[in-house]
Amino acid sequence: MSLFTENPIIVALDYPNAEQALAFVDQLEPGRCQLKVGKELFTRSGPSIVAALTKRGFKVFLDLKFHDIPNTTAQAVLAAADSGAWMVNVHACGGRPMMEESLARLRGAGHDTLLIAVTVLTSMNEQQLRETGVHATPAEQVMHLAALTEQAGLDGVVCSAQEAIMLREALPRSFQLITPGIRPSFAAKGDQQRVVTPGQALIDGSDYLVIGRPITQAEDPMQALALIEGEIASVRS
Ligand SMILES: O=C(O)c1cc(=O)[nH]c(=O)n1[C@@H]1O[C@H](COP(=O)(O)O)[C@@H](O)[C@H]1O
Repeated sequence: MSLFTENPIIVALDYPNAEQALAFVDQLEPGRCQLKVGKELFTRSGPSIVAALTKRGFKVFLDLKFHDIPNTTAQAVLAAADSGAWMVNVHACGGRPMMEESLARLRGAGHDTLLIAVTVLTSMNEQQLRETGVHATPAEQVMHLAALTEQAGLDGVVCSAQEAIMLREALPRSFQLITPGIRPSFAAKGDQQRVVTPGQALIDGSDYLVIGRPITQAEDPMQALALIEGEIASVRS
Protein backbone atom coordinates (compact mmCIF):
# COMPACT_ATOMS: atom_id res chain seq x y z
CA MET A 1 0.00 0.00 0.00
CA SER A 2 1.26 3.49 -0.85
CA LEU A 3 2.12 5.72 2.09
CA PHE A 4 1.07 8.76 0.06
CA THR A 5 -2.22 10.53 0.82
CA GLU A 6 -4.48 10.23 -2.21
CA ASN A 7 -5.12 13.98 -2.60
CA PRO A 8 -2.36 15.68 -0.61
CA ILE A 9 -2.95 19.28 -1.75
CA ILE A 10 -4.71 21.73 0.54
CA VAL A 11 -5.20 25.03 -1.27
CA ALA A 12 -5.05 28.03 1.11
CA LEU A 13 -7.93 30.31 0.15
CA ASP A 14 -6.29 33.51 1.37
CA TYR A 15 -8.74 35.78 -0.43
CA PRO A 16 -10.26 38.97 1.00
CA ASN A 17 -13.86 37.91 0.47
CA ALA A 18 -16.16 34.95 -0.26
CA GLU A 19 -16.88 36.10 -3.83
CA GLN A 20 -13.21 35.91 -4.86
CA ALA A 21 -12.71 32.62 -3.00
CA LEU A 22 -15.75 31.02 -4.63
CA ALA A 23 -14.81 32.32 -8.09
CA PHE A 24 -11.58 30.35 -7.73
CA VAL A 25 -13.22 27.28 -6.14
CA ASP A 26 -15.86 27.07 -8.86
CA GLN A 27 -13.10 26.13 -11.33
CA LEU A 28 -12.14 23.08 -9.22
CA GLU A 29 -13.50 19.60 -8.58
CA PRO A 30 -13.42 18.34 -4.97
CA GLY A 31 -11.38 15.26 -5.98
CA ARG A 32 -8.34 17.43 -6.71
CA CYS A 33 -7.70 19.06 -3.34
CA GLN A 34 -8.87 20.12 0.08
CA LEU A 35 -9.44 23.80 0.87
CA LYS A 36 -8.13 25.91 3.74
CA VAL A 37 -10.07 28.83 5.17
CA GLY A 38 -7.79 31.07 7.22
CA LYS A 39 -8.05 34.12 9.41
CA GLU A 40 -8.60 36.73 6.68
CA LEU A 41 -11.39 34.99 4.79
CA PHE A 42 -13.09 33.71 7.95
CA THR A 43 -12.99 37.10 9.67
CA ARG A 44 -14.56 38.70 6.60
CA SER A 45 -17.15 36.06 5.75
CA GLY A 46 -17.77 33.93 8.87
CA PRO A 47 -18.84 30.27 9.11
CA SER A 48 -21.05 30.57 6.01
CA ILE A 49 -17.93 30.22 3.82
CA VAL A 50 -17.21 26.82 5.38
CA ALA A 51 -20.82 25.78 4.68
CA ALA A 52 -20.57 27.00 1.08
CA LEU A 53 -17.40 24.96 0.47
CA THR A 54 -18.61 21.77 2.16
CA LYS A 55 -21.87 22.04 0.19
CA ARG A 56 -19.74 21.95 -2.97
CA GLY A 57 -18.20 18.69 -1.74
CA PHE A 58 -14.84 19.97 -0.44
CA LYS A 59 -13.18 19.00 2.84
CA VAL A 60 -12.34 22.22 4.70
CA PHE A 61 -9.36 22.88 6.96
CA LEU A 62 -10.50 25.77 9.17
CA ASP A 63 -7.15 27.31 10.08
CA LEU A 64 -7.82 29.69 12.96
CA LYS A 65 -4.77 28.61 15.05
CA PHE A 66 -6.38 29.02 18.45
CA HIS A 67 -4.07 29.90 21.34
CA ASP A 68 -5.75 30.81 24.64
CA ILE A 69 -6.54 29.36 28.04
CA PRO A 70 -7.82 25.76 27.92
CA ASN A 71 -11.54 26.50 28.37
CA THR A 72 -11.64 29.29 25.79
CA THR A 73 -9.63 27.31 23.26
CA ALA A 74 -11.69 24.14 23.72
CA GLN A 75 -14.96 26.03 23.16
CA ALA A 76 -13.54 27.73 20.07
CA VAL A 77 -12.36 24.37 18.70
CA LEU A 78 -15.87 23.01 19.26
CA ALA A 79 -17.39 25.97 17.44
CA ALA A 80 -14.96 25.45 14.55
CA ALA A 81 -15.94 21.79 14.30
CA ASP A 82 -19.64 22.68 14.49
CA SER A 83 -19.14 24.72 11.29
CA GLY A 84 -18.56 21.44 9.44
CA ALA A 85 -14.77 21.71 9.13
CA TRP A 86 -12.80 18.52 8.41
CA MET A 87 -9.66 19.76 10.20
CA VAL A 88 -9.08 22.47 12.83
CA ASN A 89 -5.95 23.68 14.63
CA VAL A 90 -4.45 25.22 17.76
CA HIS A 91 -0.93 26.43 18.62
CA ALA A 92 1.04 23.68 20.39
CA CYS A 93 2.80 26.33 22.51
CA GLY A 94 -0.56 26.89 24.22
CA GLY A 95 0.43 23.82 26.24
CA ARG A 96 -0.66 20.29 26.98
CA PRO A 97 -3.80 21.08 29.12
CA MET A 98 -5.08 23.34 26.34
CA MET A 99 -4.61 20.64 23.72
CA GLU A 100 -6.02 17.85 25.91
CA GLU A 101 -9.11 19.86 26.87
CA SER A 102 -9.75 20.80 23.22
CA LEU A 103 -9.52 17.18 22.13
CA ALA A 104 -11.71 15.92 24.99
CA ARG A 105 -14.45 18.45 24.25
CA LEU A 106 -14.33 17.74 20.52
CA ARG A 107 -14.61 13.98 20.93
CA GLY A 108 -17.11 14.37 23.81
CA ALA A 109 -19.41 16.20 21.39
CA GLY A 110 -19.11 13.32 18.91
CA HIS A 111 -16.92 15.16 16.35
CA ASP A 112 -14.31 13.17 14.43
CA THR A 113 -12.83 16.43 13.07
CA LEU A 114 -9.03 16.22 12.83
CA LEU A 115 -7.36 18.33 15.54
CA ILE A 116 -3.80 19.36 14.79
CA ALA A 117 -1.30 21.74 16.38
CA VAL A 118 0.99 24.33 14.85
CA THR A 119 4.61 23.87 15.99
CA VAL A 120 6.94 26.63 14.71
CA LEU A 121 5.49 28.80 11.94
CA THR A 122 7.14 28.19 8.57
CA SER A 123 7.79 31.93 8.27
CA MET A 124 10.22 31.76 11.22
CA ASN A 125 13.95 31.11 11.18
CA GLU A 126 16.36 30.59 14.06
CA GLN A 127 16.99 34.31 14.56
CA GLN A 128 13.28 35.14 14.74
CA LEU A 129 12.69 32.25 17.15
CA ARG A 130 15.49 33.52 19.41
CA GLU A 131 13.87 36.97 19.45
CA THR A 132 10.79 35.36 21.04
CA GLY A 133 12.95 33.91 23.83
CA VAL A 134 13.21 30.38 22.42
CA HIS A 135 16.88 29.38 22.33
CA ALA A 136 16.48 26.22 20.27
CA THR A 137 16.79 25.73 16.54
CA PRO A 138 13.47 25.58 14.65
CA ALA A 139 14.00 21.82 14.17
CA GLU A 140 14.62 21.23 17.89
CA GLN A 141 11.57 23.27 18.86
CA VAL A 142 9.38 21.53 16.26
CA MET A 143 10.49 18.12 17.58
CA HIS A 144 9.73 19.18 21.15
CA LEU A 145 6.26 20.55 20.35
CA ALA A 146 5.36 17.65 18.03
CA ALA A 147 6.18 15.14 20.79
CA LEU A 148 4.03 17.13 23.22
CA THR A 149 1.19 17.23 20.67
CA GLU A 150 1.40 13.47 20.14
CA GLN A 151 1.38 12.85 23.91
CA ALA A 152 -1.73 15.05 24.18
CA GLY A 153 -3.42 12.69 21.71
CA LEU A 154 -3.93 15.09 18.78
CA ASP A 155 -4.03 13.86 15.19
CA GLY A 156 -0.91 15.62 13.94
CA VAL A 157 1.05 18.84 13.55
CA VAL A 158 1.64 21.73 11.19
CA CYS A 159 5.37 22.06 10.52
CA SER A 160 7.75 22.71 7.65
CA ALA A 161 8.47 19.78 5.37
CA GLN A 162 12.11 20.45 6.31
CA GLU A 163 11.25 18.71 9.59
CA ALA A 164 9.28 15.83 8.06
CA ILE A 165 12.06 13.21 7.96
CA MET A 166 12.94 13.85 11.61
CA LEU A 167 9.30 13.63 12.75
CA ARG A 168 8.59 10.52 10.66
CA GLU A 169 11.47 8.73 12.38
CA ALA A 170 10.36 9.73 15.87
CA LEU A 171 6.56 9.53 15.78
CA PRO A 172 3.94 6.93 14.73
CA ARG A 173 3.10 6.78 11.00
CA SER A 174 -0.54 7.65 11.74
CA PHE A 175 0.52 11.05 13.15
CA GLN A 176 -0.33 13.52 10.38
CA LEU A 177 2.23 16.02 9.05
CA ILE A 178 0.58 19.05 7.47
CA THR A 179 3.21 21.17 5.76
CA PRO A 180 2.87 24.77 4.52
CA GLY A 181 5.87 26.70 3.19
CA ILE A 182 5.59 24.70 -0.02
CA ARG A 183 7.30 26.39 -2.95
CA PRO A 184 7.36 24.88 -6.44
CA SER A 185 10.42 25.93 -8.45
CA PHE A 186 8.33 28.55 -10.31
CA ALA A 187 7.10 30.39 -7.17
CA ALA A 188 8.51 33.20 -5.02
CA LYS A 189 9.41 32.48 -1.39
CA GLY A 190 7.70 35.64 -0.06
CA ASP A 191 7.53 35.72 3.74
CA GLN A 192 8.15 31.97 4.11
CA GLN A 193 11.54 30.87 5.49
CA ARG A 194 11.54 27.07 5.79
CA VAL A 195 10.43 26.11 2.27
CA VAL A 196 10.40 22.79 0.37
CA THR A 197 9.17 21.82 -3.12
CA PRO A 198 5.93 19.77 -3.39
CA GLY A 199 7.65 16.61 -4.61
CA GLN A 200 10.39 16.69 -1.97
CA ALA A 201 7.84 17.33 0.80
CA LEU A 202 5.97 14.14 -0.13
CA ILE A 203 9.17 12.10 -0.48
CA ASP A 204 10.22 13.27 2.99
CA GLY A 205 6.94 12.18 4.60
CA SER A 206 4.42 15.04 4.48
CA ASP A 207 0.79 13.88 4.45
CA TYR A 208 -0.71 17.17 3.26
CA LEU A 209 0.83 20.14 1.44
CA VAL A 210 -0.71 23.53 2.23
CA ILE A 211 -0.23 25.77 -0.82
CA GLY A 212 -1.55 29.29 -1.19
CA ARG A 213 0.08 32.04 -3.25
CA PRO A 214 1.97 29.76 -5.67
CA ILE A 215 -1.52 28.80 -6.92
CA THR A 216 -3.88 31.64 -5.99
CA GLN A 217 -1.54 34.49 -7.02
CA ALA A 218 -0.33 32.78 -10.19
CA GLU A 219 -1.19 34.39 -13.50
CA ASP A 220 -3.09 31.20 -14.32
CA PRO A 221 -4.02 29.47 -11.03
CA MET A 222 -5.41 26.35 -12.74
CA GLN A 223 -2.20 25.92 -14.72
CA ALA A 224 -0.14 26.34 -11.53
CA LEU A 225 -2.25 23.68 -9.80
CA ALA A 226 -1.85 21.35 -12.77
CA LEU A 227 1.96 21.82 -12.71
CA ILE A 228 2.04 20.92 -9.01
CA GLU A 229 -0.18 17.89 -9.63
CA GLY A 230 2.25 16.83 -12.35
CA GLU A 231 5.22 17.12 -9.97
CA ILE A 232 3.34 15.05 -7.37
CA ALA A 233 2.43 12.38 -9.93
CA SER A 234 6.07 12.13 -11.01
CA VAL A 235 7.37 11.43 -7.48
CA ARG A 236 4.68 8.78 -6.98
CA SER A 237 5.38 6.86 -10.17
O1 LIG B 1 -1.39 26.65 9.87
C1 LIG B 1 -1.07 26.96 8.70
O2 LIG B 1 -1.75 26.61 7.75
C2 LIG B 1 0.23 27.63 8.49
C3 LIG B 1 1.22 27.35 9.43
C4 LIG B 1 2.54 27.73 9.17
O3 LIG B 1 3.45 27.44 9.95
N1 LIG B 1 2.81 28.42 8.02
C5 LIG B 1 1.85 28.75 7.11
O4 LIG B 1 2.18 29.34 6.07
N2 LIG B 1 0.54 28.41 7.37
C6 LIG B 1 -0.53 28.82 6.43
O5 LIG B 1 -0.30 28.21 5.16
C7 LIG B 1 -0.59 29.11 4.09
C8 LIG B 1 0.65 29.25 3.25
O6 LIG B 1 0.38 30.11 2.18
P1 LIG B 1 1.45 30.45 1.03
O7 LIG B 1 2.70 30.90 1.72
O8 LIG B 1 0.78 31.51 0.26
O9 LIG B 1 1.64 29.16 0.28
C9 LIG B 1 -1.08 30.41 4.72
O10 LIG B 1 -2.49 30.42 4.67
C10 LIG B 1 -0.60 30.34 6.17
O11 LIG B 1 -1.52 30.93 7.06
